[in-house]
This record gives sequence, C-alpha cells and structure tokens, in this order.
Amino acid sequence: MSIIFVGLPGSGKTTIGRQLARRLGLPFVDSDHVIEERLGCSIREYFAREGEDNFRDVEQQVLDDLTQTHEGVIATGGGAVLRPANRQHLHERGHVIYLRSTPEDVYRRVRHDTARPLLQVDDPMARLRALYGTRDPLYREAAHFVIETGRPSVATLVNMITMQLELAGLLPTKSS
Ligand SMILES: Nc1ncnc2c1ncn2[C@@H]1O[C@H](COP(=O)(O)OP(=O)(O)O)[C@@H](O)[C@H]1O
Ligand SMILES: O=C(O)C1=C[C@@H](OP(=O)(O)O)[C@@H](O)[C@H](O)C1
Ligand SMILES: [Mg+2]
Repeated sequence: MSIIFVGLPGSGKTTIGRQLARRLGLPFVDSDHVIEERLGCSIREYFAREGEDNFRDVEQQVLDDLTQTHEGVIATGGGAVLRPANRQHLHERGHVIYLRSTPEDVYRRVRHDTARPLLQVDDPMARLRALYGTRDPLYREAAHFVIETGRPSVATLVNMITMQLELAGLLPTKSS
C-alpha cells in the first residue's frame, strides 16, 4: 500500500512527497522520474517528439506498475488523473492526497521553470486556470484527503499530512 500525491504542476507533489517519505522512513518514488528512465529522455523532449497521447500511454503503464508494487510514497505527474483507469487504480490501491493549490499559487512557484511542457505557452496563467477548471474535480475524485497548500511552508504541510494520516489510523501509532 502506498501514499500517493496528486495535484497541479507546481502544487508540491515531488517536494512534499520526498519530505514525507523521509519523515516516515519510507521509500519515495516520483512517477515522472520512472517515466524518464523508461523513455531514456526527458518528458519535455518526449512531449515535443511524440505528443501528449503517447506520453499518457507510458504514464498509464508506469502508474499501473507503481501502484501495484511500490510500498511507500509516490509523487505523480499533474496529469495522472486524466484517464479514468488511472483514477481508479490510484484510489483503490493507495491513500491518495490531493495537494490543492490555486493557479496563482503554482504560477508563483513554477513561472521560471522550463521543464514543464504544458506551461511553455504565451499565457501560462490562462493555461493554469484552464487546467485547474478541468482537473480539480478529477483530483477530488481520485483523492481520499484534500490538503490546502496556499500559505503553509513545505515543513508545515508535511506535519499536517502526518497528523491527518495518523488520525485516519493509517500510520503505526507511537508507543509512549
Ligand atoms: N508549500 C510550498 N511553499 C513554498 N514553495 C513550495 C511549496 N510546495 C512546493 N514548493 C516549491 O514549488 C516548486 C514546485 O514544487 P514541485 O514539488 O516540483 O511540484 P510538483 O511536483 O507538484 O510539480 C518547487 O520549487 C518547490 O520547492
Ligand atoms: O500536468 C501535466 O499534465 C504534467 C505534469 C508534469 O508533472 P508535474 O506535475 O510534477 O509538473 C509531467 O508529468 C508532465 O509534464 C505532464
Ligand atoms: Mg513533480
């Protein structure tokens, strides 16, 4: 069983997922990293060369594998919830946490980042608003928990998530 992060690009899935794994002493994996290893090139390059549909096929295969085999924390890519089969696999096989961020929050964090192909457009803010509109309901459908990420620091969010998981009885309780 795994703890799985979903959310918009720049919502903190990779950063918070890695820190939470460290805190809990669990293995961490980022599905985008596994995809890049399988492709032998960057996601950005693959998107440009083969198109989004081909990328989504590889992503679906990797998510199917990871959700069956990874015992630990998984950070997904922002589009991991687009396919119904992915949403079902994520929800049924893991404890899914949606890191909810507004388009404004994520724009602030990733506007200088050139590695995210979907945001390399003339008006990234408009693109983020559109992504949010389409995806917010899909992230909610896949998720068991929704965490608001607007103001809190990464460390605070990791504390909040640890508490939520403890309250839900999903972590071993510390003996005192
Ligand atoms: N709660 C937060 N507060 C401030 N910066 C954050 C927060 N969450 C993420 N970041 C920063 O935003 C950027 C994008 O985070 P990342 O983990 O790559 O997002 P994702 O994997 O969801 O696309 C990173 O530079 C990260 O340090
Ligand atoms: O939102 C998306 O569709 C994507 C988000 C990226 O991951 P991050 O959410 O980590 O940026 C990566 O999987 C790919 O570029 C597609
Ligand atoms: Mg990421």
